[in-house]
Amino acid sequence: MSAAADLAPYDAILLGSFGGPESAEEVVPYLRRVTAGRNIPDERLVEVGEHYYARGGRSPINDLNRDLIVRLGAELERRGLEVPVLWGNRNSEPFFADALHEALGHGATRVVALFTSAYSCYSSCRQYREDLAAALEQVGPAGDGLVVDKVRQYVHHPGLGRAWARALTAALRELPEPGAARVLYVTHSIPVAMDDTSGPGDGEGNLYTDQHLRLARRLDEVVGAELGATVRGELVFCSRSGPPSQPWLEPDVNDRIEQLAAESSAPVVLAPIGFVSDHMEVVHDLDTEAAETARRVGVPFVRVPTPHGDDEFAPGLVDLLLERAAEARGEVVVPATWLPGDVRPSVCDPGCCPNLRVAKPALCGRDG
Ligand SMILES: CC1=C(CCC(=O)O)c2cc3nc(cc4[nH]c(cc5[nH]c(cc1n2)c(C)c5CCC(=O)O)c(CCC(=O)O)c4C)C(CCC(=O)O)=C3C
Ligand SMILES: [Fe+2]
Repeated sequence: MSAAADLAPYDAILLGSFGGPESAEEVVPYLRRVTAGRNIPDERLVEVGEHYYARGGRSPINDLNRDLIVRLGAELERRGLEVPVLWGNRNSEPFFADALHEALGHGATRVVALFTSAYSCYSSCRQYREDLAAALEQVGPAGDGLVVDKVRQYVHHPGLGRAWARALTAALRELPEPGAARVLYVTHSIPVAMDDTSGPGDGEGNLYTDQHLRLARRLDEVVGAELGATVRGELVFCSRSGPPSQPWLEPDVNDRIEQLAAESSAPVVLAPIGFVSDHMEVVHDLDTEAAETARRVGVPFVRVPTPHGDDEFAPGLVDLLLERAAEARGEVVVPATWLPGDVRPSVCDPGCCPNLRVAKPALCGRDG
């Protein structure tokens, strides 16, 4: 058997991401797509786009995805796997439909999708699956028979967990007193209602926060053991949006830094575990805003690098793709996991992480 057979039945990989603008002219059209269906006037979108305009309208996210494709390609080649890696975004070019057209151009019949978001909630999983369904619809008859599967949400994967452990250990080691630092694990805030309904749809909910808390506790343990110190980080949130009347997950990273500054002047160390790369939430909301908050209240501020640049991260994603392929072939798969238990299925449960606004068709799930 040739090594290339290991990704069978898949004949193309689709890296799916959020997307971002690359020029000032693209900002408002991009934000219109992100906020579609919510009737937000363009004047308001110009305000929302402020942090993009401050960088000439260019988000770092697309360049990071171009780089991730190079990293994935290199790892696939190293393993003798010859499968094209296509790229599609939810909110900017190339769109999911462009990637599906490209897949068809390669003669692909079965595509495996990998999203740049590792967690489970509507915004990080089902919304991608809905947009894939819409893209396949948009492709029309040419896409008849094209199957798109996805890998499981991979917060549990060792390639991600170990990258975080290495990065946090290294960041804490730089400090004169690693054990004294206050570790803040940061992720994207979401509406409380979205967290409450995240997960398999069995009424339990809160899978989004639960996944973060479990990764946080494991990192405390592993990094603490590595350093011979007690590490006990807390989970905080960034990038809240939406109306003030709607409750979102708290505490906000800036509020928490202010509170911690009132207790002591020990450094705060931010590990943005909710993100795989340094896109806008990281470079603006953390490196600019939260760093400014820390400076203002007089506490040293350290931001831990995201997994993107870690040499084990892209290879871990390739392991995940191989695992999905074995599953698709009907083999018995023992999922690689860094967090015992609760590995997410690669085919989503009916009603999981629901769209609380309108029900829409979604790919990669048991509910069609
Ligand atoms: C959970 C989650 C992730 C992580 C999972 C994943 O990675 O997908 C994520 C990622 C991202 N979010 C991003 C950008 C934006 N998110 C917005 C709005 C929202 N995000 C939400 C959640 C999430 N977002 C939610 C609940 C909203 C409210 C509106 C809605 O219900 O959708 C808005 C609208 C403006 C605003 O309301 O502020 C923008 C511009 C970018 C691109 C960054 C760049 O350009 O580098 C990325 C990677
Ligand atoms: Fe977002």
